[in-house]
Amino acid sequence: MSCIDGKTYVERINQLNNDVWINGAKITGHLSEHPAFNGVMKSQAKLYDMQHDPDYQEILTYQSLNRSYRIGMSYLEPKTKEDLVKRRKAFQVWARQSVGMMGRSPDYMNTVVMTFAACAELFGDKQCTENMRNFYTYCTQHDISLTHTFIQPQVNRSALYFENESDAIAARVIEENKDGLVIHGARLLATQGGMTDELLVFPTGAFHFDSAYAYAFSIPSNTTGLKFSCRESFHVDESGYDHPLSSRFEEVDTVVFFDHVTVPWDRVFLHNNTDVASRLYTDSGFMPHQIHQVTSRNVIKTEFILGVLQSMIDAINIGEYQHIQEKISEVIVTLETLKALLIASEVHASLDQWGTMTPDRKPLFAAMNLFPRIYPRFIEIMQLIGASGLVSIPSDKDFQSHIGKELKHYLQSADRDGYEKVKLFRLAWDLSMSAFAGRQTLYERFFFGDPVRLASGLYRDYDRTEYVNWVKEFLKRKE
Ligand SMILES: Cc1cc2nc3c(=O)[nH]c(=O)nc-3n(C[C@H](O)[C@H](O)[C@H](O)COP(=O)(O)OP(=O)(O)OC[C@H]3O[C@@H](n4cnc5c(N)ncnc54)[C@H](O)[C@@H]3O)c2cc1C
Repeated sequence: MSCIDGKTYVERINQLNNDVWINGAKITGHLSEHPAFNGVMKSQAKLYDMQHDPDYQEILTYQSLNRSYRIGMSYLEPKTKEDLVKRRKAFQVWARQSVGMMGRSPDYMNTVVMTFAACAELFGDKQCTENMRNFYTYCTQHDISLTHTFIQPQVNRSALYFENESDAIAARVIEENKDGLVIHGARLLATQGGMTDELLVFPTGAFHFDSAYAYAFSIPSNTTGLKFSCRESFHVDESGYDHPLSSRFEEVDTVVFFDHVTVPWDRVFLHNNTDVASRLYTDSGFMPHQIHQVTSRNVIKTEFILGVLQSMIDAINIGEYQHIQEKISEVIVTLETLKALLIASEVHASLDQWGTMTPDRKPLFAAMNLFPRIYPRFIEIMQLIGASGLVSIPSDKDFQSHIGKELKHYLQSADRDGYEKVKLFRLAWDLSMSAFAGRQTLYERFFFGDPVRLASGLYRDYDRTEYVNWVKEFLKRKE
């Protein structure tokens, strides 16, 4: 048992034979060979391979306590600030491999499991606490890949809406028996659904009112009754020239159906406890540790976007124009802000009530409120800089055809021939215009929650007492 390589990951997923549906049919045969999954599964496999690469092994993994096997660094429960730095470096090595495009590289979910295991006592019940800890050990020992679903179907978001119990839509506990909890209904939105070993389910939403929704568990992705319904895939083909990003990093999003799914008791982390469910995200290190991982990736993604933008500017030689310089300075300011917030969160980290070294929430919450707003602006800047270049993008096949010579000549830019110019602008198109690009923008806007409610969270939690008192003192000043 040790951290896995890519081959083990792919074989394990293929053997699970998960119930995955796309374009009106169930996927039969190996998932890794299906066009919707093969590109991203290769990329995920590459990440696992890097754990065994001598150049990266020390950054990406650490020794188990008894030194008998190595564990992925994102499973490390940080006890010191140095541990946080180690975690950030590992996040960024993986993020660099996917140029920041894989929001669900395994470190995202490994971090979730690590944080909830670190505060396992929060789950209240002794058995649940033990289950959470055992699950963490299982994940670290087998390097388990996970997806998750934390939200309920988008039926009716009115604060006054309550679902009709007799006709479940949002997955709820419908029975407790000697084998475990029986879950029926649907949940959103498992990115990478079907291509991971396990599905982790945690509560949000209606649990405040109804204990049937106050559950948390993890089950193998091939559990009987569990289905993943994929959206249309944005993976068009495998050409790295035509679709440099979607051919590699298209992480399908899935709706998850639970058809009388039994969750065995030893996999139940929470049930029938609305009090704990409502405190899970505030009293645990979930938010700061997740945002630490996410911001580490966002720094890399921003660096890549800046690199693409500057390459476009150099290609068509527009760097002399002031508005271009201003646009690039916007990206630079964001990049440096994100980096500074990330480092500040580590410098001001402290041990939380569970003894885990936890990055400072304040700079991370600022980063989490900034990025969903600024990312669409990056995409707008790319369109404003690229202009017609983003649609003058014949395919590789066109270049290999009898008009290839003309294309190479007529589509040349100030610094490169037509083939190389189009290669760069196809990358920019896949970042800013393609279906993959549109989904990336939606992802950055929403994946960590509704930005409106994230901002409300910041308003609620950010302590301003000191500043208000200062103003009071000032108003009392006589001179
Ligand atoms: C590409 C993508 C990938 C994702 N991957 C995952 C995943 O892997 N796992 C997972 O669990 N989730 C995932 N999500 C879901 C993500 O967490 C949600 O999109 C996010 O929490 C917002 O919820 P919602 O989509 O249901 O939006 P809704 O809550 O339905 O919001 C729709 C609109 O209504 C407004 N609104 C609704 N309720 C309120 C309210 N109470 N107050 C104010 N305004 C309100 C919102 O501001 C928004 O404008 C993903 C989302 C996307 C887009």
